[in-house]
Amino acid sequence: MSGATVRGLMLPKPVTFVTGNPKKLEEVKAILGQSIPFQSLKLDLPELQGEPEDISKEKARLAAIQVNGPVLVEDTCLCFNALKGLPGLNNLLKAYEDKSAYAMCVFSLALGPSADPITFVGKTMGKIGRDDFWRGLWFNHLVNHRVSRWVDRLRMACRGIGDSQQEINLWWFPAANIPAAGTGEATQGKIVQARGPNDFGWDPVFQPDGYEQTYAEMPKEEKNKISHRYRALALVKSHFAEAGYTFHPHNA
Ligand SMILES: O=P(O)(O)OP(=O)(O)OP(=O)(O)OC[C@H]1O[C@@H](n2cnc3c(O)ncnc32)[C@H](O)[C@@H]1O
Ligand SMILES: [Mg+2]
Repeated sequence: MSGATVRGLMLPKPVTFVTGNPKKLEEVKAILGQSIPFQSLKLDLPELQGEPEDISKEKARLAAIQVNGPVLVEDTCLCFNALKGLPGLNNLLKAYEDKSAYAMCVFSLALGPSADPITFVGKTMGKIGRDDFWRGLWFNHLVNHRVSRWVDRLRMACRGIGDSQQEINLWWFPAANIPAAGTGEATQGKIVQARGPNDFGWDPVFQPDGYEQTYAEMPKEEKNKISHRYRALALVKSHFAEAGYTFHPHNA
């Protein structure tokens, strides 16, 4: 099958949602409810490179071959507008000023090993954290008064900060933006603090537009009504509704 959807196509078995991430699975279960019959499976798939949609399609193809049936795969990223989607050390400084970001979720559905995967993208706009004002003031105060001992400690604490998951979860504070100890140099240094339980990726630092809370601070049901994952799955659901797939009775 390629491109065009065959209405009422009978799928040999329930859809296999391939993921190794239990938090994702939890959300997908909550969002899909009973709407699409699926089971989940963790598969070892290669980490692919390229554009998000191409990666997702390729992942679906590989998974469908292994499962020999219909599969759904998902990839998620937190994309910084200042980075124009690209990570990179130079861009980290810009990202420090422009904290707008979006959470993006790409699902691909492959109906079988030789089917062309169909892709569904959901985005939720927002920003990285909220400037923690008093900490910012405090930091500027320290710098302006050349309290070098403390600035040194801060530099130590921030050394090597990059875009790795753990560091973003703790502080958004590029080391390059911290002036040398004791220079009294003006700084726009502000610290963005993670807020809410730290049990799912970057949820504590992503604050969706229109909310004062980060994903992590909101009740799960709230996140699941506005999230990138919810939006992508809404498209998956409409696709299933339009296509009217049926499932083989013996394997359902
Ligand atoms: O097996 P798969 O489904 O690929 O699971 P994964 O954990 O590798 O997931 P991704 O590559 O899609 O996600 C990259 C990172 O983003 C994190 N992440 C994914 N969805 C998230 C969400 O809704 N909120 C916060 N962090 C999320 C996740 O914890 C990963 O560390
Ligand atoms: Mg992955």
